[in-house]
Amino acid sequence: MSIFSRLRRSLSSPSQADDGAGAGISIDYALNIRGESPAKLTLQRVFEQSRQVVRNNKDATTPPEAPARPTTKGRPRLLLMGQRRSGKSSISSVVFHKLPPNETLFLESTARIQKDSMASFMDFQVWDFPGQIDIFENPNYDMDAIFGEIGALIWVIDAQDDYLEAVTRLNTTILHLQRSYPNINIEVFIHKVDGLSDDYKLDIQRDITIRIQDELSDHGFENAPVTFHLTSIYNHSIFEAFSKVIQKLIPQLGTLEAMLTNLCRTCRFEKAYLFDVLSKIYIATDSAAADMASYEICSDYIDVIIDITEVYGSWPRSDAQRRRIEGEPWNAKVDDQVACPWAESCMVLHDAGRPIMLREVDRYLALVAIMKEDSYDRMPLVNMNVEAVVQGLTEFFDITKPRK
Ligand SMILES: Nc1nc2c(ncn2[C@@H]2O[C@H](COP(=O)(O)OP(=O)(O)OP(=O)(O)O)[C@@H](O)[C@H]2O)c(=O)[nH]1
Repeated sequence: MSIFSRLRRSLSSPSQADDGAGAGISIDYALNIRGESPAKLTLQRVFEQSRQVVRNNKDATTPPEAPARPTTKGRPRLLLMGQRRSGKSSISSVVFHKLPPNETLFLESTARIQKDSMASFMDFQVWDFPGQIDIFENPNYDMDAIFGEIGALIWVIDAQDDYLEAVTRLNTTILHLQRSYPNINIEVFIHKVDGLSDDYKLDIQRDITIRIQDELSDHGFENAPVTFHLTSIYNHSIFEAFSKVIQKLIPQLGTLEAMLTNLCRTCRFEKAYLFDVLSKIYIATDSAAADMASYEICSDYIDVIIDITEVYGSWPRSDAQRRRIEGEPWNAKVDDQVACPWAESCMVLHDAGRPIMLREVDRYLALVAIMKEDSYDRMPLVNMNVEAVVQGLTEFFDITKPRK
């Protein structure tokens, strides 16, 4: 059963948790990734080294209350905080539960912390905090339990409302965290920017950035890990922002990017994305400049494939069909004729004549690439390279998965 047929089931029942261009280059590339390749050995070595460094730092220099880096163990946690009605639950519902954006109008206010476990390529958790509670004011909250395994704190600010109070609370939060949990990434979502002019969006972003940086430097924190994103649930910006947040939590992201960059060069792809299919967050892309349009089309393509799979289900071939495909002139087993035994799809875009291809990697991940105009003629070569990269990606996630 393909990932896409399993997907709708997992979406409808989110778990709640308590706690070069030539053939020669292509073939070399494929051979390098298969077997006990130097690439695999290097990745293993580099990964073990960095784990060792993290362990040593923790033992020797890190103060006791500082958390382990999220990449070392446990499930990274994304904490959604901000003022009431700023859009936290809407973000979580749209990105992780596929709620249509206009249905967020009917969401009720969150009364207690909502914890969602995401069975995804790296099993992270999303905690949605009620806007009205200030955890630093309330002694009942166990800070270590909240921030101990954290991946990132996402602070949502409603850009269509008066944001001064939100910025003041955010400043207080950052100062608390800088003192006790300095490793936590703070991601500020300047949210609901749909309907605002480009100039106005940038003005708001500049104003909020200055207010936060001024406050931080007044307290002696010059290099706090604070990043700003302009977001809205009514377009792809929220997925793009989450992609950036998640990418910071992936160990050895550079290796993944290098694999995709190599694939693009070898197969002459314009752009390649590795998607988490459930959320449509991209967890890595090649080194070419990212543009929203290519992300949007790849992400919409995933939706198309999901919808088609939903309507038609999986595609069991009858014996007669199988015999016909495997007979003359091919004389090969059908499994050897297709690059992938699960979902596989390729579509040619009419406007630019550029095919898009999609290939499953495992239960959660799919590789989606935009090809150049002439690349459709070389599909066998492309398939072979994609297969090699998929195998490399599988090994990557096997090596880097969290261990106790
Ligand atoms: N225009 C616009 N409205 C949004 C966006 N995101 C959320 N909203 C709306 O904002 C309102 C509040 O959203 P919620 O997700 O309930 O806000 P919350 O932060 O979870 O609120 P509390 O649970 O009270 O803390 C809803 O009516 C949403 O439809 C956005 O990107 N653009």
